[in-house]
Amino acid sequence: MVPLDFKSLHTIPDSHEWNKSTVVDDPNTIEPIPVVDLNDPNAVSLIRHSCEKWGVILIINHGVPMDIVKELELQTYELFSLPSETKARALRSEGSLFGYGLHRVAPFFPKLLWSEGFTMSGSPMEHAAKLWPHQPDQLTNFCAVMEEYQKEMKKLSGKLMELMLESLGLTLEDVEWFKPKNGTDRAQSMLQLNSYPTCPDPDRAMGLAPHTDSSILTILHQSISGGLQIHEDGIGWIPVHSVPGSLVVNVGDFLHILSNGQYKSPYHRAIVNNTHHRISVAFFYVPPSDVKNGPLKKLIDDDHPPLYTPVTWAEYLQKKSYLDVKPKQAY
Ligand SMILES: C=C1C[C@]23C[C@H]1CC[C@H]2[C@@]12CCC[C@@](C)(C(=O)O1)[C@H]2[C@@H]3C(=O)O
Ligand SMILES: O=C(O)CCC(=O)C(=O)O
Ligand SMILES: [Fe+2]
Repeated sequence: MVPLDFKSLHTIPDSHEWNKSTVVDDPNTIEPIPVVDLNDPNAVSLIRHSCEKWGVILIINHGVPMDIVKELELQTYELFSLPSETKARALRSEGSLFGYGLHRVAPFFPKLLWSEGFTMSGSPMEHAAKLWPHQPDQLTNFCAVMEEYQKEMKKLSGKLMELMLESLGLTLEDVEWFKPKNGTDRAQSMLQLNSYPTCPDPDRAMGLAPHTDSSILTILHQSISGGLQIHEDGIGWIPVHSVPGSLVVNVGDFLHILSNGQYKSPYHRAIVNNTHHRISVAFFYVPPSDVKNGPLKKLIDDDHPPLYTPVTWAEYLQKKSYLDVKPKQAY
């Protein structure tokens, strides 16, 4: 299924109309999400506190050059500003994770989403070539920027993984598949470009439906702050406002599993607005497809029995129902 040509719509079609009460929420307590300076010696304890409480941190001094982030934003807008027929040429084929299209969560919900996405892992050339068949410079630029940003994200996710493990009292050595084989760790990664076009009636549309990420951790850049929300029991939907230059980092289902439930994999969603076309870019740091991951051994003892049976990423993704609110045992 192809995403709608949102630009041509002045009202919300029935297919995309969510209940206002489902979309709008007025939380009465809002505690700001902690900002962690990665150069601060207290970073580790702040990370631990926030990952237990929210499953989300904002990071600054992350070492990613801002001009690369700006380029990433420009190229993402270039892609989503293309005519619908052009984007449809790069449609994700069935069974594949990569290319242009609806979000993977979409089929789990009765109503469609006010968004479109483009997923890649490494070079996006295969699908991008279908978007710009006659503009070699644009094609080269797009691919170069996407690859450069992913290189930065890989560096940063290694650093974050180390800090996250340290905050659990562990090291990279405690993750069996992390040990460098042939000079690299065996983690996988995916880059997801998200587009949320301006919406004529934002209270009745959903940008990205509530979900948890199937990653170890996710690093998110948002073009405009406001849109991302996390759900807290007893409070409701809480906006995650980023500060200029910061990136949002959230715990994914696999860090929740590795930490034996100690770190929260936050249930989150993105809402839309009627003034700006918002984009976001999520980098998913993912375990190898074929290695079973369960709670890390050092976190298990008589008082802390394992809450999860080891599962591979491929098995997990296949069984995951995005309607299960908490990351659950898939079977
Ligand atoms: C590496 C991943 C993570 C995926 C599946 C696969 C490729 C695309 C990812 C997303 C990206 C957008 C949100 C999400 C919920 C979706 O709809 O597709 C993600 C999903 C997940 O985190 O489960
Ligand atoms: O756009 C956002 O703020 C959220 C994106 C997201 O949750 C995702 O890509 O998994
Ligand atoms: Fe997400």
